[in-house]
Amino acid sequence: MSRVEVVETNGISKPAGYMDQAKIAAGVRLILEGIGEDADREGLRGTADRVARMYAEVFKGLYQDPCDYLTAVFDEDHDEMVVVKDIPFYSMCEHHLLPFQGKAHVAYLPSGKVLGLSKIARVVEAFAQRPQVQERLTSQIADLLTTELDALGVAVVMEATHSCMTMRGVKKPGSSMITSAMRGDFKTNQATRSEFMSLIRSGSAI
Ligand SMILES: Nc1nc2c(ncn2[C@@H]2O[C@H](COP(=O)(O)OP(=O)(O)OP(=O)(O)O)[C@@H](O)[C@H]2O)c(=O)[nH]1
Ligand SMILES: [Zn+2]
Repeated sequence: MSRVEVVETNGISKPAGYMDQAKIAAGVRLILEGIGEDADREGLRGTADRVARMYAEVFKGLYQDPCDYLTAVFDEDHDEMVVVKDIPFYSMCEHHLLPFQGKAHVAYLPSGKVLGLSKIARVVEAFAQRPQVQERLTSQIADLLTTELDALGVAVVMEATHSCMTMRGVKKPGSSMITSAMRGDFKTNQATRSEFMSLIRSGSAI
């Protein structure tokens, strides 16, 4: 992944920081007209621009390079599992542009390097704030941490509810999706994987 200037997302390269809010606003106007609304009536007058600002916010991960958050890496002898669980995240389903939201649980087995705690949550956020499917989101986090930390193993489990399944379509409120991505020891060693799963299932230890 590029660290400067050009961000590549799902095979598309764009200059960093580029977001055409005028185009988004024009699109929102068309949607309002398409549903038979008057985009210029008082209540909707600012909506196109407001939605454009909102999309710039919820998709800002398209212009973030998650590698930039992996600068706070410290040399440490600690070689046992590090788990960060219950990281809340919001993302947007790329099929319907509706939110899906839930919690991410991330673990890694350090090999001499540990990462600043908050940076794991920042990586989750940078990948989440893009048009996504949950499986790819889960893998992207696991693959980046595996590569950048030289970790002996990385595990990511994400559980989320998808608005496209709850508020429309099949309409199944209460349903959730769980995805996992296991790399290194977490994939090959059943005991490591079980330890991680029991840690994320357990209640608070403090
Ligand atoms: N695997 C996966 N599927 C997703 C995700 N988000 C949404 N989907 C699914 O993407 C599919 C898109 O299917 P389509 O048949 O093209 O869309 P649709 O006609 O709106 O389908 P329904 O949702 O069944 O009404 C749906 O089954 C969604 O549930 C995701 O993160 N992962
Ligand atoms: Zn969807």
